[in-house]
Amino acid sequence: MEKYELVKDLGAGNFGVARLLRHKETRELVAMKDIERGLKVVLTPTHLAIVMEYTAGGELFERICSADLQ
Ligand SMILES: Nc1ncnc2c1ncn2[C@@H]1O[C@H](COP(=O)(O)OP(=O)(O)OP(=O)(O)O)[C@@H](O)[C@H]1O
Repeated sequence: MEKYELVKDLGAGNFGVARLLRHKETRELVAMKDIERGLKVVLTPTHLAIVMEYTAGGELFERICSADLQ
């Protein structure tokens, strides 16, 4: 984290906040999300996993498309 400097806050979502940061050496701009770990985040040696509510019923995109055709 010390490699980056804050440029500005981008916004907040359901899981955390997004910020615009600049790499201090390369000057590259990146977006970084801070996600509160709480009880719903599991860290493995290779992955960060988020536990969330299961929503049955298929893909939202398919529901929007089939509603469009009716
Ligand atoms: N890579 C990005 N580049 C630019 N702006 C971003 C980026 N990621 C997030 N943002 C901004 O930050 C806001 C919050 O993003 P975040 O991904 O946390 O939540 P979301 O996508 O809006 O909602 P949700 O939490 O439901 O996924 C977004 O609405 C967007 O304005």
